[in-house]
Amino acid sequence: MRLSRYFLPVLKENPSEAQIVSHRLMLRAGMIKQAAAGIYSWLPLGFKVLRKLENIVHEEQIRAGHIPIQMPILQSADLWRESGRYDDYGQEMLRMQDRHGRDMLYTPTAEELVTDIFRGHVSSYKDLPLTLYQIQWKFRDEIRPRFGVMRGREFYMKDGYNFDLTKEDALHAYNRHLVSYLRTYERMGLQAIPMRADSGPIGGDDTHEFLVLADTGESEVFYDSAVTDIRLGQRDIDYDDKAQCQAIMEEFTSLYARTDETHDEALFQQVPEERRRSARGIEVGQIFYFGTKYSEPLDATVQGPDGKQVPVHMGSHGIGVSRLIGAIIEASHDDKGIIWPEGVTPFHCGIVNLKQGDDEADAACDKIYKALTALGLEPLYDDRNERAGGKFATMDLIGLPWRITVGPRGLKNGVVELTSRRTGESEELSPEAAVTRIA
Ligand SMILES: Nc1ncnc2c1ncn2[C@@H]1O[C@H](COS(=O)(=O)NC(=O)[C@@H](N)CS)[C@@H](O)[C@H]1O
Repeated sequence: MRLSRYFLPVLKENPSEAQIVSHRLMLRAGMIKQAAAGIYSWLPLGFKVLRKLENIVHEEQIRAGHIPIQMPILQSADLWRESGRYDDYGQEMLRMQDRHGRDMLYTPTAEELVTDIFRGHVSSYKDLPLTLYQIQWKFRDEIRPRFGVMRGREFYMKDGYNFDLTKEDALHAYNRHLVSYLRTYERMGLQAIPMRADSGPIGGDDTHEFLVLADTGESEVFYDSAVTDIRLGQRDIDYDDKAQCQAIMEEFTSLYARTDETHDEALFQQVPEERRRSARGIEVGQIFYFGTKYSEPLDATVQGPDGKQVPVHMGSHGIGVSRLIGAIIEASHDDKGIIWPEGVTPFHCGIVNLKQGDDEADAACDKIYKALTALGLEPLYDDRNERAGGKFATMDLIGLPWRITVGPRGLKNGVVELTSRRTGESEELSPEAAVTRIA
C-alpha cells in the first residue's frame, strides 16, 4: 500500500481521554475512532489488525474441529425468557422494541440462540460431538466503558458452544478449547495463562480465564511463577485424542494460577515462597463447562444409545478478539509506539523514501515494493513528500516489524538501510538482500 493513497489519520498529540498506553497508541496510530462511549469505528490500520486476529482465531478453531456459523446481533427476547436469563442479565443487556412492539435485544452472548439452532436439527447422539462457533459483535452496556477497546460496550468476540452426550465428552471439548486457545495466543505473540475463575452470568461450575500479565490489567491474579515457563510451541496435537488434550490441560493448569475471585490463600502458601507472584492481568478469553444449564430449560435433547432422550452437556468458550488488540499493544510497545508481533502486524515492512521525486530513489522503492509484494509480504510505502524525521516517527508509531530506508547516498554505494522495529538495530545491505532478510 502507498501511504499517499491510504487513510492513516495519525495524531500528533496524546489524546487526553486515553488512560492506558494501548488506548493512547490505538488513537494516535489512527486505528480507531470513538463513535460513542465504548463504541468505536475501526479505521483502516485497526481494521486490518482485527481481520488478522480473526483469521488466526478461525484457523485454530477449525483446526480443533469446531464449525463456524454466523448468528444475528439482534435477538428476540423470547428465547431469553425461556432460559430465564432475560431478567437475570440485568442492566448490561441492551433491550429494545421493534415497530410491532416485540421485545428484542443486542446479543451480549448467544447460548440460547445456538441451543435453539441445535434443538431444531439434532436429535441423535450419533450426530455428536458438535461444536459450533461464531466471531460476532456483542453489546454489553458496561456502566463505565474505559481503556478503549479493552472494556468496550460493543466488542468483537469469538464465542463457541459445544454439544456432547456426556459430561466426560463435554470436558474433552473443554480441554480441546483450552489447547486451541493456547495455540491461538502463542501465534499472536502472547502468553495467556489459563487461571481458575468464577463463572458469573454465564454459569456452570468449571471455568478458566486466559490472562495476559500486564500492569494495566483489570484482573488481580495470583500464580506460581513456574507457570510462565510453559509453552505449547509447535507440538503436534490430535484434537480427538482425549488423553493428549487432558494431559496438556493438566500441564497448563496444575500449577497454582487463579484470579482474585477464586484465590485460595492457604493453597497459595503451599507454593514455594520465591515462586509466589501476585500481579494484574488482561482477560483475553474464558472457557466454561455448564452441563445442562441451557439444554434442560430449552429442551435440547438427543436420543441416547439406549433409546432414551437425554439433555446434551454443553459449554461455551469466548475469545475477546477486539480486546486482544489492546492486550497485544500493552504487551509489546515502547516510548515511540507499537511493536507488532510478526503474526499480527498490519503490514510487514515500511518503505521510507528519503527523497521522493528522485528518479533513482523512486525506482529503487518501487522495485523493493514489488519484490516484497511478490513474496506475500505486505509493504507500506511512505511515498509522501515529508521530511525523513516525520516518516520515521510515523513508522515507529504504527509499529511495523521492519523498515527499509532508501536514499540517493545509500544507493550510490548500492545499499539501503534495514531497521528492526523491535531491536532498533539498522544495517546497510543491498535492496535484494534486505528483501530476502525480511522474507
Ligand atoms: N466489555 C468488553 N470489552 C471487550 N472485550 C470483552 C468485554 N467483555 C468480555 N470481553 C471479552 O470476551 C471474552 C468472553 O466473554 S465472557 O463473558 O467471558 N464469555 C462469554 O461471553 C461466553 N458466552 C463465551 S461463548 C472475555 O474473555 C473477554 O476477553
